[in-house]
Amino acid sequence: MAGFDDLASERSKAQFDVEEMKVIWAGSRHTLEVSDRISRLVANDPVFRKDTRTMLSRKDLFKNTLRKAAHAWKRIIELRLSEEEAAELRFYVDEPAFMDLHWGMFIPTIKGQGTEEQQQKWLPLAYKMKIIGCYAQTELGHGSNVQGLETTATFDPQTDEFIIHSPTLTSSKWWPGGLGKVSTHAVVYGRLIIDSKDYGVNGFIVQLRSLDDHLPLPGITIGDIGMKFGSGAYNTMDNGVLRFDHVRIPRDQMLMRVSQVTREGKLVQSNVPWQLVYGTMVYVRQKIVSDASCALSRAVCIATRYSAVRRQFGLQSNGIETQVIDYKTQQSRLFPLLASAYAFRFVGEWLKWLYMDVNQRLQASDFSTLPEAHACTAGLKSLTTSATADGIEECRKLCGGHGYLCSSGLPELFAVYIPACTYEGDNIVLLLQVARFLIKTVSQLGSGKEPVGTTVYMGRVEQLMQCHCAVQKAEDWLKPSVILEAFEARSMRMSVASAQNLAKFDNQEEGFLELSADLVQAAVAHCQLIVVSKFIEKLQQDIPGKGVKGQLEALCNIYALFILHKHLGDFLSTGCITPKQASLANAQLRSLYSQVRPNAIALVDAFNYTDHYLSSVLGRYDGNVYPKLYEEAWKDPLNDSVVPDGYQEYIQPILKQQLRNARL
Ligand SMILES: CCCCCCCC/C=C\CCCCC/C=C/C(=O)SCCNC(=O)CCNC(=O)[C@H](O)C(C)(C)COP(=O)(O)OP(=O)(O)OC[C@H]1O[C@@H](n2cnc3c(N)ncnc32)[C@H](O)[C@@H]1OP(=O)(O)O
Ligand SMILES: Cc1cc2nc3c(=O)[nH]c(=O)nc-3n(C[C@H](O)[C@H](O)[C@H](O)COP(=O)(O)OP(=O)(O)OC[C@H]3O[C@@H](n4cnc5c(N)ncnc54)[C@H](O)[C@@H]3O)c2cc1C
Repeated sequence: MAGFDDLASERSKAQFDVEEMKVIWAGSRHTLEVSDRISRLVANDPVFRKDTRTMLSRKDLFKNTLRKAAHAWKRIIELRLSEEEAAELRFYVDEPAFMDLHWGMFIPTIKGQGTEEQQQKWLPLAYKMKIIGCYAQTELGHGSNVQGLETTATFDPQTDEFIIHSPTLTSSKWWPGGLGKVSTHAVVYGRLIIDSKDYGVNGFIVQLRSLDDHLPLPGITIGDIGMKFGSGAYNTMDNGVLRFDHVRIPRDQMLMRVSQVTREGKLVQSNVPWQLVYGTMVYVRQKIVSDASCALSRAVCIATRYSAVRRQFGLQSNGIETQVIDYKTQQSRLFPLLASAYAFRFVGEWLKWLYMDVNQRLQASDFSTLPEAHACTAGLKSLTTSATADGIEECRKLCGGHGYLCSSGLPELFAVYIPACTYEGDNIVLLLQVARFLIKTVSQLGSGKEPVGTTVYMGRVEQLMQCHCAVQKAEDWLKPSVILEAFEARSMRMSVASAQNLAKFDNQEEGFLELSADLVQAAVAHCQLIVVSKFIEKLQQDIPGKGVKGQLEALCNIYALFILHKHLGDFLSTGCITPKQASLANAQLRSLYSQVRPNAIALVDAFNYTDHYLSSVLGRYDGNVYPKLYEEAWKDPLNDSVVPDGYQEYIQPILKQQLRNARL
């Protein structure tokens, strides 16, 4: 039968060791073992079923999410899961919920911005879930501009308390996940006011609801902000609104790692940079980059499997039609996304390392790498989430009409994923941060301050401003040194051009605003260079398993040449490559697609996703698409009755011409 045979035959064609590729994708044998075991545990538990999600009303959907969250917590306790296993379990439950914010932002904020004493007091309560917390930063009037927040935290020396207040409508907290209906506590960001002086934004732990009856505490107005994009999707989350009317909290509930307020009302600064108040965002942005590879690979797995099952046109000699995956247009849209999923996986792995390294340095009071960590997390978060959101939508189109059905899994994935381009920093705002960092780095060239980390290539400014690409034949594009030089030269030249244009302005801030669209492009070029170079670095490691390294090399080249093709204007206008070299790159890309084609199914099998996690009829492991699509359709509540509700009221009068007669 179509599907079963197609995917089995595809699997038999694979030219590499899929089990070893699974290890590479997971990061280690240990991680593979944990994710494999936990994903199956979730898949086999009926409470974690996902198939009715899009049919439920908001209230039922939300209650169902609460039920799953409680069950997940119960299983975590019963099975004595480690922190790593518990995080995997929440991941595979695959339903945005208050738990994400409690574990993903509230706890990390206390760890990163609380003193030892504060950590000792609050963390045990949070770890045992005796309190549930969220991250309340964004307000109705300000999200991107954190320094523009209006909530105030005024120190009252009489009582040794802060008074938390929302002075305006626009100062209402607006968006925090988990806030609307569940959280008992929040880290609230507000302006620290002492003796009428404004000391800028800081974090404060505030209790919101009673631990006895869950009612809001006096002075607190709280609720959900309403339905969001898509059915099901992110509506499992209670994004909330919150207003304070002179709510008092003890002084020791200001997070005091960065600065402290003494009993006398004096502000004392620590030796740590004030930007640590933004630290949780760096942590979460880093997580979001890893998560991008999961979301994109999930969509790509569905589209690839379905492309091998789906046949259209072109009767072959055996009388069957062509698998759509064999069309070159399908390959040129699908395989770059497959390559991007792998590229984002490896850059995410590297970013995790960078984040851990920065953290260790911070503990030892070495703050030197913080600006680079901020630029990398901001830039890569922006690059990977934008590409993933676009990629999921492309996968939907790659699946033709059936991709538009909820049972394909793609509409819900898209609806859940797209806010990633906005939350944790709007992607354009974040790229402008990267641009500032690049302009600063360029302006310091020649000053004796050597660029470090991901900007080290800028130290070779003279060479990169003049070099000529050495490609003469298509295969030359397979050399990592050639690719790297083209990407470095493009990024260098775009940053230098932006810096030179900026220098023409008397007022730098005005110039930055005027040139911001170009600056964003320079930032994108730098971030794409990071992704390409980290993929190349990955290939320099020992990679065991028959044929695994060869497949990864092909994917790395596809990613790089696809980006080159997509941004050809940049490469040509900066003189990094010639039109002839561009056409050779295109020819090489076509040849790489042919190389990947027989391995495509095995390359998505290597993600090791269960059918439960994919939740897609089109992406089923067994390829049994058509019978299951047919079966799924009959489950729709509209099909509960043969004649629909409303027939007698609305359809019958039309058919019987009662309405027309009434008008005549
Ligand atoms: C929760 C789940 C965790 C797990 C995740 C798993 C995967 C995800 C899946 C699902 C979960 C989804 C959960 C979504 C939850 C969403 C939460 C949120 O959205 S929280 C709110 C986030 N808000 C923002 O991101 C706001 C963006 N704005 C800013 O960050 C800042 O306002 C700014 C744009 C950076 C501007 O800052 P500022 O006004 O201070 O001015 P600048 O002059 O630009 O900066 C001053 C200097 O500070 C440096 N800087 C800025 N930011 C940082 C930083 N974070 N770290 C270090 N340094 C920083 C900047 O470079 C300037 O330096 P100098 O030039 O002066 O040297
Ligand atoms: C699903 C979801 C979950 C969220 N969860 C949380 C949470 O748990 N806690 C929390 O505190 N917040 C949360 N947020 C809020 C989120 O962090 C903000 O929405 C985000 O930071 C963007 O800010 P904004 O909404 O103010 O966008 P705006 O800044 O108003 O953006 C609007 C437009 O203006 C542009 N723009 C803004 N500034 C500039 C500039 N300087 N230069 C050029 N263009 C600019 C942007 O690019 C965008 O196109 C969540 C948001 C969503 C959607």
